[in-house]
Amino acid sequence: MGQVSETTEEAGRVPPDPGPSRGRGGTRGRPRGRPPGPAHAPVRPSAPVRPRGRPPGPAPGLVRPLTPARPRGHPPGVVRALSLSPTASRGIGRGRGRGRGRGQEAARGHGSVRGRIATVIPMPVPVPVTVPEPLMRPPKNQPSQPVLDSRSVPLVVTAQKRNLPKKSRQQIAAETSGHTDGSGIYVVEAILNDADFGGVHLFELKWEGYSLAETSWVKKSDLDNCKEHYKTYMKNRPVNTADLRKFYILVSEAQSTQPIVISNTVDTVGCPDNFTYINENIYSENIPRPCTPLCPCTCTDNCKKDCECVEGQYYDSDGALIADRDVPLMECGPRCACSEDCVTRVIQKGSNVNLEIFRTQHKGWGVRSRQHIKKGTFIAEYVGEIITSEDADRRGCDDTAAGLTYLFDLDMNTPKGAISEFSIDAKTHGNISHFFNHSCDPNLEIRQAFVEHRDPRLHRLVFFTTRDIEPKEELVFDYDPSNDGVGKMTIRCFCGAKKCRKVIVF
Ligand SMILES: C[S@@+](CC[C@H](N)C(=O)[O-])C[C@H]1O[C@@H](n2cnc3c(N)ncnc32)[C@H](O)[C@@H]1O
Repeated sequence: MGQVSETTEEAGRVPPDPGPSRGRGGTRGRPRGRPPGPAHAPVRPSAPVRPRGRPPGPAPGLVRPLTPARPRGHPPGVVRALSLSPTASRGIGRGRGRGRGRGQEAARGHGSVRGRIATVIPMPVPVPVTVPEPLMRPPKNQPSQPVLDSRSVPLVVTAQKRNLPKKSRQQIAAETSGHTDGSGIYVVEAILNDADFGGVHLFELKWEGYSLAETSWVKKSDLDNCKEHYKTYMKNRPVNTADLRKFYILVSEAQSTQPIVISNTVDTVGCPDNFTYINENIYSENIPRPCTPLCPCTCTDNCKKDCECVEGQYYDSDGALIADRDVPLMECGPRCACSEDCVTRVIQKGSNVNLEIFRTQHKGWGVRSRQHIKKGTFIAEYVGEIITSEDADRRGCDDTAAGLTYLFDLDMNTPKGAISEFSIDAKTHGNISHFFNHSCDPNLEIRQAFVEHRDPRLHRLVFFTTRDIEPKEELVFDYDPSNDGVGKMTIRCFCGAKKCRKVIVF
């Protein structure tokens, strides 16, 4: 039904250190190449040819941060808190009441420092890599100019041509050694690795004359003078095909309707750990069964008119959503007299849209369409574990602090300001909707629906397209539809919409 898609080659690649596994308990989304580890002070170079006083500098044009460190606030690559909220609701992660406070405070800390991600992140742990033949990098349109870092150590950007003769290299070494705080020439030898650090994609640089314990992680925008290295690296970039295949199997074995493709042409991240693909909600042990069973209809016209189960017409003859935004979608159930062709039965049949889980540049995994989709088409249900509000508080507290919550409150019928009784947690159990990203200009909307019962506290959450969708278009919804700015955690938004609000407030 589906397939694994990857476009990069394996030959000649630089094998990454497998690093720790990517379980959701704090490591999800962590770059597979190597564990970023805690922030470290720079490792002082000890080789005699090395400029003393500091580790290798950044790529030309970079200004080193005061305390070189990996991005602060989030463990690299974690997927941050998401307490999804329905259309007319309070918004992500809000109003959860007790138990939230501590996590939110912590999370706020995370959010606030996120914008100050250090450009250069020294990684003191050596990586077993094969370093290609060193290339000298000619900075384009950039004369040699000193770039001052926070310690006022001038770094001279080399204007040397590629493949410098040996003498020149020795000369450089001679010039750069023995200066404690004088100028030094820092040359990128190779790009070793790349990975997503909590939404920021970074590349690991090996500096000429410096060890593998002294690499730096920089943004793509800092590689402007490194185009040859970049091209070489991208051509040979490692792809963990086996891990992608594992991801594909995880999805396709459980997925019963749509064909799903998995692709990653961005980084080396593969199958999420500790994630089970499910098609239906799982009720936690302490969740009561719905208390208002559906009274089955006796319709013989497939519910075209006056069906007791429904309160209006929700779908057109093609099954496209036409009901107003605040209308709950009540479908006929298993005990109804109508047939499979009943006009109310849309969600329960599932979706057959051809979708792809793909790796985005800055948002981790996302979902895009592989076909044209018409406006009003049912795409997926948000499924996970149904848990109590108290459990959601507990999980939200822990997870929000770690930036890992996938909670969606079932509050579409809860009075404004009140807390819903139940939530859906899709962190470890979910379906394709687990991977839907946020956009300030969404093409999906979320509705409440009922099939087997009518218990307003346990409504189902279902996604429909709000406009026609082109092939390759990402499917996204608004995590904060009320956009009231109320929330405790903020992350930078990479939705790329013209009217992007720049931040996602949870
Ligand atoms: C429900 S998950 C979506 C799937 C996720 N991308 C993944 O890889 O599993 C929500 C997380 O995705 C990321 N994300 C989603 N939309 C984003 C956006 N517009 N900008 C930045 N990050 C986004 C954030 O890290 C957020 O916490």
